[in-house]
Amino acid sequence: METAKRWFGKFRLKEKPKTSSTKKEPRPNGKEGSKTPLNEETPSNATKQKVAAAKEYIEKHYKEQMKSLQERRERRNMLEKKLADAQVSEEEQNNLLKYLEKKETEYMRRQRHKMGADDFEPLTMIGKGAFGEVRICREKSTGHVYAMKKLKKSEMLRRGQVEHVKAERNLLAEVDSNCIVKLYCSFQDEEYLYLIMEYLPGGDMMTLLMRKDTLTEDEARFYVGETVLAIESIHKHNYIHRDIKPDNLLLDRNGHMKLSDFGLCKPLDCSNIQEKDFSLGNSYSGALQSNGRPAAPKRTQQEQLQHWQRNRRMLAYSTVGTPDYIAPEVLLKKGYGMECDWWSLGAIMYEMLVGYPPFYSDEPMSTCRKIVNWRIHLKFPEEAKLSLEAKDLICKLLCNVEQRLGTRGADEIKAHPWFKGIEWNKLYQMKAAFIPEVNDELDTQNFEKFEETDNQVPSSTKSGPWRKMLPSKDANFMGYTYKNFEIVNDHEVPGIAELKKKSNKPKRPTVKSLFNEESNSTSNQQAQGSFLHLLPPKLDT
Ligand SMILES: Nc1ncnc2c1ncn2[C@@H]1O[C@H](COP(=O)(O)OP(=O)(O)OP(=O)(O)O)[C@@H](O)[C@H]1O
Repeated sequence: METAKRWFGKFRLKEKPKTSSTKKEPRPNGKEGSKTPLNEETPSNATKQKVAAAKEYIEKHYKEQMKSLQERRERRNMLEKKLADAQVSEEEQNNLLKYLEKKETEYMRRQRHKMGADDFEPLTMIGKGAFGEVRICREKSTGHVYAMKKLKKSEMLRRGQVEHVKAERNLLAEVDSNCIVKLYCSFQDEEYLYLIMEYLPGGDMMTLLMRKDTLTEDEARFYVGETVLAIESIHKHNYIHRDIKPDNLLLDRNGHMKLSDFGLCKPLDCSNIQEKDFSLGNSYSGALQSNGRPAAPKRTQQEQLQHWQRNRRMLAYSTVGTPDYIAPEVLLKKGYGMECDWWSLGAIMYEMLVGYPPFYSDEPMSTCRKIVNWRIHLKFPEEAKLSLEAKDLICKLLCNVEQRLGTRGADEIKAHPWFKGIEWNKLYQMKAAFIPEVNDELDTQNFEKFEETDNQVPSSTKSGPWRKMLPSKDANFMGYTYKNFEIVNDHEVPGIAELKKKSNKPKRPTVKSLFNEESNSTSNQQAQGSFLHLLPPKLDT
């Protein structure tokens, strides 16, 4: 209750000074006034907003407290179940349970610590978007390396992206999957929102595609397959990405792919274009565009590829982004569902095999027109040698929503003949199509180099102990703060070294089967030689 009072304090309504006018005066007819004038009883809009914000804050906080208790219980149950199945000695069981409790205590301590940008040392910039930047950073207290995404609040507000940014934080916190970039924590200060994520040093698919020009069908099958699993995992949680593109497909140290950048989609505003405009001949093989300009000359596959590559990065960093992978129903703002992500998959698959996306044009607006008019613009260049199955799958993804594969679930796509023989549940354990070169934890060779300008380096004026007193939260971004259990690392848990030693006995064969089936080879290796791998690997959901 005390805490509730404190929260209410944050949103305390301004009390009106009592004036004689608020007193109930007898009415002229002698009856006591039963009604006060409307403007004295009805709270102002600002007050209503504050009340609503306070309500949202309190409800969210309680919900999170309950969720966190529930998760703690689940972690304990999961461990107990695993221990029971593993036939581990009683002493070992006790050690592991003690370990979990210690980790929980450390996690709770971490929860109480208000995190801020000055808990991290900012290092090399690895990405730049319309709303901010991404750079690797080192947590000062632990030395761990993460990727820090920093988004400018004012820019998010100006572009009406507040709901999107909340959706991104919610999805990352909620969906716990191998195919989704892991979020460790999120916080804010008065100017920025921050997401602290796992650093995926393999670079992004855009960079890989620019280096390789085209992929073989086997290589493409691996990445398209992993993208299918990633899309499926977010759809299972009822999220739609809407903006899946190679820049948002990141590669981990082993070359496996993870989906990132949720919610910050920037569809081109095509609302001023009528559907009839799209039906006018404006292809570069046609005579004139609808805007009267001469159509671009017809290019060979090689010429088109070079043209695309010259423009690609510029498009990626432009404020509107590239529309090349956006589904027609999203562009037309007709109302759309999860199927739009399967369209994007089709466009990415086309690019992997042909070298550039299917509706690429010199002007983004012209690309939009081609997408909406896909029936006449979807063509495979003669020079590109695609198997019949590959063409068939692309055509079944780049089509009307009703006919689109995936509309009735990811299994429809998985069952397509192009994927014949793929072992879906082993894909993330397989050797990747390309293993990125990564020399150490700070290696950024798989990313483009970004020039640092003075205002890009995070300022230290907002750091220091006094930052806790700054008004870091505002109603627009309430509830943004989050911490994942996995932010707690073994060596931070007091007394863990001793417990580890105790449970560092040689592994019994029975225990082997208890490795978390989903975890990748790296985490398996880390767990070798101890029973610690029995601990719940994931915190949330
Ligand atoms: N966790 C990560 N690990 C490694 N690189 C990352 C990570 N997150 C982002 N990046 C890099 O930063 C780039 C931009 O990231 P992201 O797309 O999330 O930012 P954004 O500001 O939302 O960009 P956009 O304008 O595309 O929406 C990515 O293409 C990728 O190269």
